[in-house]
Amino acid sequence: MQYYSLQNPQHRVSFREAVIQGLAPDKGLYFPMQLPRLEKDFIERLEEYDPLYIGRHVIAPFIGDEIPEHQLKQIVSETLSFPFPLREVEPNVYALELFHGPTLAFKDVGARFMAGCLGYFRKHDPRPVTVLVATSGDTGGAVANGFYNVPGVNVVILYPSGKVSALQEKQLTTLGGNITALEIQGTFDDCQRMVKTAFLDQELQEQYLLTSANSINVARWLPQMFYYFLAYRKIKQWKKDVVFAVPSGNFGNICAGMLAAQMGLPIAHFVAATNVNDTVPRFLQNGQYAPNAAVPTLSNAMDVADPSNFVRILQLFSKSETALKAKLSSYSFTDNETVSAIESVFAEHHYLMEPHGAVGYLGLKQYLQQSPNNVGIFLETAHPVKFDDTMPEQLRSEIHVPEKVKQLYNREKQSVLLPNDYEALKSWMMAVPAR
Ligand SMILES: N[C@@H](CCOP(=O)(O)O)C(=O)O
Repeated sequence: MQYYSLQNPQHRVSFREAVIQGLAPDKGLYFPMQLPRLEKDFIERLEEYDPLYIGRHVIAPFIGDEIPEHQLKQIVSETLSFPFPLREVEPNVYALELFHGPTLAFKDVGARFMAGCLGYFRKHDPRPVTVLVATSGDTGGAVANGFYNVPGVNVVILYPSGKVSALQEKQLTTLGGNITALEIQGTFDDCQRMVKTAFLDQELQEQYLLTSANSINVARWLPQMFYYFLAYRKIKQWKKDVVFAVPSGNFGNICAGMLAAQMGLPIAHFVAATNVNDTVPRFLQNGQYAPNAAVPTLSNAMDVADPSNFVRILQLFSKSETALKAKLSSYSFTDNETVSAIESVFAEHHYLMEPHGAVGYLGLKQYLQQSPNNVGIFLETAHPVKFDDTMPEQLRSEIHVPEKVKQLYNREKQSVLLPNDYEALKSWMMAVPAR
């Protein structure tokens, strides 16, 4: 499989190069040259297969022979080493819980998969690689955990100061070792812009071998397909058309689901649910892609105004807005609506959602009003404990606190405060010995 830059289709690289570079030299996202079509028989017999086999089978065409089979087997089994339960919340509405991994968010899957691939590719190369990553909350912790102590890899995480939850901050600032956290006085979009600028900086490139661990990197983006296949495996016997509602920030997760559908997974429709950072819902209404400045919300990991992966979604539909709208609806919700949903779902169904999942739930309910014969799954992307400082007060005592979280509270934050200025990032990076 080769990958091309969405800025320049003539620029093509292998999977290995796409993973190591993260972003094309022209700042374009990499996209697969072909979209593999899975055998009908594989989809029809999905429930008979083991989840690890499914993971390997769906990712293999994107890797070809660049990672040997036994190695891929190990990477996938380290990636899918925790459960992905599907819970009925109310009739026809299910939550797919993606937060049972080490950092309690769906990002663990992509981060572990990418760490495995990069670890393999770097094994016989003496030059250390530096992973530059921007986070609005969950990616940072997952990448820190996934790459902690991976030989030959250093990680620099940029996060917006004061805009992530207390627990998210602990997850990304307390490991030390090969993980460094930079606290940027700006928004997630600023952090992401600084990271993307660094990839184009010749001077930095001479000192560092840089890559990205955001979903702009194909090894972070592609394994997010796994959720949809694993969920479908459980629901195959349902006789209704299935809709997935995905709480969306940088749009990597939903984009991977849409890719799974194009590979043959029978998903009737997707709902991209956002908070008031609503660039995509507005685009689907008026055809104008016009990001506003990002606004802080309770669902902070989705405080993204300019989602990187939307260009990949457009590409999946050959840039046809009509084809895209037939498959994707998108709605935005306020914090008040989010809190009301958390409260009412707990009161009526005794299921505790956190703010991101609640936005997904609201999106699903809105879509089901116009399409009542469908059955819907919303993705619960993080554990409520990650937002224990912003969850409705009367529900905080209902949050189960996992053992691994208790240990984190006592660890000390280590971060470097930097202004929202690319030159500040560059000076900091040039001043430290090559990482
Ligand atoms: N929601 C993210 C923002 C970055 O998304 P990514 O999937 O591209 O890493 C976060 O939690 O940091």
